[in-house]
Amino acid sequence: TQTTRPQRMLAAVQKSATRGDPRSVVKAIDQFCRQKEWAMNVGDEKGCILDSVVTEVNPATVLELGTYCAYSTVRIASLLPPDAKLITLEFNPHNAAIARQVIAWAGLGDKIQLVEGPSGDWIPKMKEKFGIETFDLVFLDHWKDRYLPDTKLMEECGLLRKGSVLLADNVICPGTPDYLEYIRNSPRYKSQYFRSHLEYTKVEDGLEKSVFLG
Ligand SMILES: CCCNc1ncnc2c1ncn2[C@@H]1O[C@H](/C=C/CNC(=O)c2cc(-c3ccc(F)cc3)cc(O)c2O)[C@@H](O)[C@H]1O
Ligand SMILES: [Mg+2]
Repeated sequence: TQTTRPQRMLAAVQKSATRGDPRSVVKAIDQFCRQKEWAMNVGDEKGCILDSVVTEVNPATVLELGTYCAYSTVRIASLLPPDAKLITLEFNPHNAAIARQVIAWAGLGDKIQLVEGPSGDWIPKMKEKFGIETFDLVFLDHWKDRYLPDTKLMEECGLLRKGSVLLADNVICPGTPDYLEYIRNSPRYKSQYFRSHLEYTKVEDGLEKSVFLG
């Protein structure tokens, strides 16, 4: 029977990456996507920008919206301080199942909590279910028309504090026009665009980094 792309990506990780070595997992996925099949991971070029923001913020709490196959999940978690926690939301059960195995292969199970379900249901439950007061860093990489509603929901739920950083993938391609318009014109955020390329291509894309001002 036919395998899925996430299944083939996991097979590439299990074939080429070293168990317990997160950066080798990242490298194996990038190699698979460059040499075999394109996939919608943030990728190695935008991944370097992601790395620099994670290192700068040095977050104790991270929320990722849209796990997919956990490429960015593993990339972020590999840079976190010892007691930091990353919660990643994924509502497609098949993708979640693959992502769990990628996270396990990287040996990051104690830093990463993958929660299965839609962001809209889980964002309001972060405090009661996970004891999270606020997030130091949020990585938005799920359906592009959900960036804005989920950002407003995080504001309403008090999950952002003065200095919290939102980092949004794909603000050019596929694009998140309503989110960009809101975040760049809101007096409550200080935004910065990091120009790059769509993963594994020469097409323009970029990350928008926005600091919540409280
Ligand atoms: C209820 C929907 C909103 N809430 C959600 N809550 C939890 N998980 C959610 C989710 N939305 C989507 N997801 C999951 O995130 C993932 C979706 C990511 C969407 N990403 C893209 O569409 C995307 C697409 C491209 C892309 C760019 C150019 C192109 F020609 C084709 C594709 C590039 C990217 O970097 C992308 O991130 C899936 O695993 C999905 O199941
Ligand atoms: Mg993306």
